[in-house]
Amino acid sequence: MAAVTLRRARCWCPSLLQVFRFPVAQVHLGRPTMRASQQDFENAMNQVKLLKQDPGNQVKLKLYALYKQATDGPCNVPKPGVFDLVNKAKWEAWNSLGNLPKETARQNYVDLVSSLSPSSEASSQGKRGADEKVQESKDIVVTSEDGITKIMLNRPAKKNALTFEMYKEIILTLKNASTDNSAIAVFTGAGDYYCSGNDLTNFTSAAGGMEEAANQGAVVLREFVNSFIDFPKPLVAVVNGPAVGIAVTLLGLFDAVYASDKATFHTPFSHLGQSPEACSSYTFPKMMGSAKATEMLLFGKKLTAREAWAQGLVSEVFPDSTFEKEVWTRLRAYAKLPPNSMRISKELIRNNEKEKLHAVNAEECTTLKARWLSEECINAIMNFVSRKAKL
Ligand SMILES: CCCCCCCCCCC/C=C/C(=O)SCCNC(=O)CCNC(=O)[C@H](O)C(C)(C)COP(=O)(O)OP(=O)(O)OC[C@H]1O[C@@H](n2cnc3c(N)ncnc32)[C@H](O)[C@@H]1OP(=O)(O)O
Repeated sequence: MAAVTLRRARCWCPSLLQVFRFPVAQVHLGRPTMRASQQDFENAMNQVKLLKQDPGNQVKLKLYALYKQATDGPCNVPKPGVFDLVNKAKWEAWNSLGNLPKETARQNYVDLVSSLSPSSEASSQGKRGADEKVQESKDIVVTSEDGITKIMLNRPAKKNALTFEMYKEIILTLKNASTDNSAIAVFTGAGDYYCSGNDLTNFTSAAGGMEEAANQGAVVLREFVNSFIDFPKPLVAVVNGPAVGIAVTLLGLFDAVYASDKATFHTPFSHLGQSPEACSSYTFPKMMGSAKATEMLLFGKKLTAREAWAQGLVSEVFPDSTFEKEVWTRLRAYAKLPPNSMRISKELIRNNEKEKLHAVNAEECTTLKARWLSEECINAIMNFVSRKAKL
């Protein structure tokens, strides 16, 4: 796959764009704040020439597409031949804008260029390190480097337990990662835990009481799990330590799971008066057989990393001493593979199950909503929350 190169020309007007690489990214453009004038548009074109840093292939394609849409309107030329990579990429970028009005395309062009200018760059991202922060909240840190979008659960003091906000942030993060210019996405945890599952205080701290919390929880959980079912790129879990509850069940929706040998896998749903989620009531029996799945999902048997590997939940186990180095070296190599092929191959695999997985997810969320209001669950959560008070 040839690389995209932009001729170092005086003017980056689209006709000089030499575009060689896929995929065409949909750079997320904010809603136009106002109508850009023709003068603004021309100023933006000149501003592009002054950019010190190459904005990257995807942005260059987007600039080309918006320029053509703003000047010529919707794509009005025949699609180039399959081997004419340069013009085919440019055609696809332009054609992907559909009937976007000229004025909107002009405004988007101006917005995009202004977001690239040194002043906005300085203000919005500060010094761009190699490990570029793409989105950062307190508890989820998303970085993008070497074609990998890394999503790190960053709440080590609470064993990376998932708050209500974190569920919503992860939904957004996966949405963004599905169209960014990374080739793969990776989940991992900060600190000694991968993730201790749902934050059990989510329910006790909910403002509207348990009933409202259960309703909200079921809606968020269903959307959360669907975002994993529908994620179009290779999704990899780097399980750096113990995983509990939904952190374990979600692994059935990942494309690869690499575990440190100090990781453990625990799904104490019955202990908590709850029931399986993240499609595990379907993926676990399918993956490991119903007997092994029952031991985990009903009886809460905690697995070592090796046991999880033997049962098909983990792709490979690494010595903890070399885990991070070995896994990230491998992932950087994988991220260099042709992204479209990986995406299309994953689509072929996932499409066989997608409808079933959505149905299972819906059923599990309905069941869980009732479980959360059960005496068994409420007692279990209260026991957890008050356990240290009893010490
Ligand atoms: C409005 C409603 C919103 C709902 C949102 C959607 C709902 C989706 C629900 C999807 C269904 C998911 C189910 C699950 O994930 S079930 C599994 C839940 N997790 C657990 O049961 C684990 C509970 N934690 C523990 O058992 C232990 O903490 C653990 C074994 C993980 C570690 O023990 P250790 O002794 O090593 O450390 P501590 O217990 O002292 O933990 C350190 C501090 O972290 C807090 N902690 C850890 N895990 C959780 C957790 N899951 N929820 C809340 N808090 C957690 C722990 O309390 C300590 O805090 P303090 O230092 O403040 O005491």
